[in-house]
Amino acid sequence: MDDEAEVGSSNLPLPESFLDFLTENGLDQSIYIASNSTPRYIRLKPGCEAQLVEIEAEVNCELKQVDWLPNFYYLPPDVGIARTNAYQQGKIYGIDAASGAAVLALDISPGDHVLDLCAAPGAKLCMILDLLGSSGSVTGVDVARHRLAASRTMLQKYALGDCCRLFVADGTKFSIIPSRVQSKFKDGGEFFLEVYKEWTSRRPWKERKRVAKALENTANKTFSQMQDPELIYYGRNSGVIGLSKYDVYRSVNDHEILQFGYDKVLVDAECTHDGSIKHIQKFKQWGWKTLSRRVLDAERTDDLTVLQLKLLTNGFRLLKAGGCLVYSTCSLTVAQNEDVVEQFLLQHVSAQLQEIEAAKNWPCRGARIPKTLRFDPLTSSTSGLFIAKFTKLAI
Ligand SMILES: C[S@@+](CC[C@H](N)C(=O)[O-])C[C@H]1O[C@@H](n2cnc3c(N)ncnc32)[C@H](O)[C@@H]1O
Repeated sequence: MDDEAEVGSSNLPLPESFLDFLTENGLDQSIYIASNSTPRYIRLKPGCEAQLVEIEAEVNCELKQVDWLPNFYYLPPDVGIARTNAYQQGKIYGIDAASGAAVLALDISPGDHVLDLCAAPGAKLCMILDLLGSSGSVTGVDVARHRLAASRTMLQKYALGDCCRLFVADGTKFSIIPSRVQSKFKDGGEFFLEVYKEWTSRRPWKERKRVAKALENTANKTFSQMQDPELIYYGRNSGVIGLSKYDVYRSVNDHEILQFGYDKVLVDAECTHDGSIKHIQKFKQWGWKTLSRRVLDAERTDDLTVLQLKLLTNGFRLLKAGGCLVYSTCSLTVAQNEDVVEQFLLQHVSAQLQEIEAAKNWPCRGARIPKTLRFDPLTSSTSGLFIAKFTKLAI
């Protein structure tokens, strides 16, 4: 039973509270008119090109190439992919084209050390890893353990985990740099000398037990602080194996980060998801009041903008000089996008907005701040997404 009247066309039933939210945020609801005809997008796993015809036969329709985004194809919106062999065998990913654009904006090069600060469930993480190939590393962070565990499952399904490590951690405080730097300080006692061996699915449980025991035996505060982010996965070439915990967790100062920080950082921040009608419509099954309470509530959205600014600030802190950071949200409100970017720029003289080179032929609009971009269903035939790209100056 539903708890709130739906308004709008019968093709796009939305609750009044959502339409009020759009009005309060100055968003024109006409951008959603095209939502029902927005195609479904898939990304083909690199190397599976020869199987395109087979995949088309399975989904029973033509896969049309997205001409502005390599490896992306689109299908009619009502075609499901979850039950296909192609999906289950890891030959295709379900990911919106606008999300693909956010990753492409990072301009990943082989050898890059990349931080994905809000990584779960992992669609962008997988794309970063596919673009990176076999060198460099990707560090995925998310505060929600169950969601990050789903990302780990994705890495395994798509055989992408080799260069990746995953930490359950608060992205506003996360402080671990890429494992390219070996520590000079190895004299921290038994705990510090123990090194990571090859990851197995049983390891986290064993480690937790060992850590609990160690905590019982020590009142060492630094140790307990260092345990804060939980490493729930690391691949063979993620740089973790052979390092001590002290090496992986050691804290560095901002000066060191300028040299040894990440080459690329993605902050795909938690948001109200109002750019994705598919996401909003999921709330129909739980009752529209749940949407008002959990997503649109004004107090919650105020908290969200604070969180977004903190995530952007910490992501930028972990970037090396000359590196670049992409901030994206699937909200279209100015408060969660341009306002956050403006506040951030006011507080960080070393941050400079960058033109997104790859975007010249993207079907998106410029946003209020020059060089930032907006995708929406009407303009782009994609889900809504805001993208801003920054570089860090060495000052
Ligand atoms: C928009 S989703 C990210 C989607 C993801 N990038 C992808 O492509 O699949 C936002 C994520 O931010 C995470 N999150 C929320 N607060 C966080 C925090 N303080 N630190 C790290 N992650 C956070 C949520 O758990 C959620 O998984």
